[in-house]
Amino acid sequence: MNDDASWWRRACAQPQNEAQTQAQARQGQLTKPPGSLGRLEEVAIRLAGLQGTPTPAVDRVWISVFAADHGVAAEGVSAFPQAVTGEMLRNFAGGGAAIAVLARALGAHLDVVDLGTVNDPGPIQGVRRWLIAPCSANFCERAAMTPAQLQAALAAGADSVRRAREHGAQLFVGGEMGIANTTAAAALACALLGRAPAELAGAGTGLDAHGIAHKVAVIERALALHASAAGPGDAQAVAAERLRRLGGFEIAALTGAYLAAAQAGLAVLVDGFIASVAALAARALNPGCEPWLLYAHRSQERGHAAVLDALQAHPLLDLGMRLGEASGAAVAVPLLRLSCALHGGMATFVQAGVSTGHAERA
Ligand SMILES: Cc1cc2ncn([C@H]3O[C@H](COP(=O)(O)O)[C@@H](O)[C@H]3O)c2cc1C
Ligand SMILES: O=C(O)c1cccnc1
Repeated sequence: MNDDASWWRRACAQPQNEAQTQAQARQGQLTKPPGSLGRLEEVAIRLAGLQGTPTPAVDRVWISVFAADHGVAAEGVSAFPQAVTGEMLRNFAGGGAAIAVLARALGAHLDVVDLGTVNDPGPIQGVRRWLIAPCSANFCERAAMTPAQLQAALAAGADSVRRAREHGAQLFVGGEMGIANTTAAAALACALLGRAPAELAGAGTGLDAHGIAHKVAVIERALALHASAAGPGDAQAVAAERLRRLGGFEIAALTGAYLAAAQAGLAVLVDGFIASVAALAARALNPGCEPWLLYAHRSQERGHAAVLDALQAHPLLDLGMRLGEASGAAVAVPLLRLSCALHGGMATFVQAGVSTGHAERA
């Protein structure tokens, strides 16, 4: 599967309009003023189209967390040492990481994928090894990935989606772990959106104003180095080249996962800043994936609001979170479940013998 190098260009599935229309009609018949459940109505209707059923559900949730190290960490752009990426792998598998706790609380399947870390902890039970290299290259000096590494990272994401589907997942959630990846995500978003680094670079794990100014300067250098090297080809090829030069293994794996999910017709819930930049890349690589991406939350990372605006995304939550790992998406899963429970479980006006409003009679 996905042997050819441009599998990600293949057509995405189409949401089922009929199921969505039926769900919309059902919402109008439930015992409440029309629209009174706000965004919860919208979510259930949207999921109906994506799952091809008038009564959607998100009981089976699959969470893939992709971990990888970044060469640009050498520029001193994170408040934490690079060793943390490898150390966190054990914490994911051991159940102590935030996403491990959340996955347990949700009864979700947690899939941890090690794409390569400098501080390699070796094989760990519960961590799948899809080793590409210990680290991406420092994109202030050269492209972050070779073409083969980009392919391997995209394929890692597609492979997780294949497993999610075998598992019968109704929702795919992607997360990331990689020290310095807010720098990579900001650089990639700048290149894709034509924005200035000062607009999109933020504190990440906790840089102060001086640290953020340095991070901005690092991204400016990287953008200058890669500006004239967009590569040949159409808009999709240019976007893929930007991802290769400025992304990282876990960002590309998320991009590959979103595209494979959209091709397979599996709904996706997008997490925070880094995941949203991967979604931006996915949409640039194959715009047909857009209907399959739902947005969970607005992270506190400085650039997230601008990236969400560019995606025309209206995330469900704004809790001041800034962790990544898929944590913001996991926190939004109960809302999706409740919206489906209301949609499927509420009585209609006819069933409950409740009078409809004047608007319905007119
Ligand atoms: C202990 C720890 C756990 C984390 N889990 C996610 N991140 C988050 O922080 C990192 C990005 O921030 P920056 O670009 O500033 O390095 C990523 O690994 C992201 O997933 C973590 C960071 C730390 C320190
Ligand atoms: O929003 C995120 O995904 C995020 C923000 C800061 C650090 N790590 C992740």
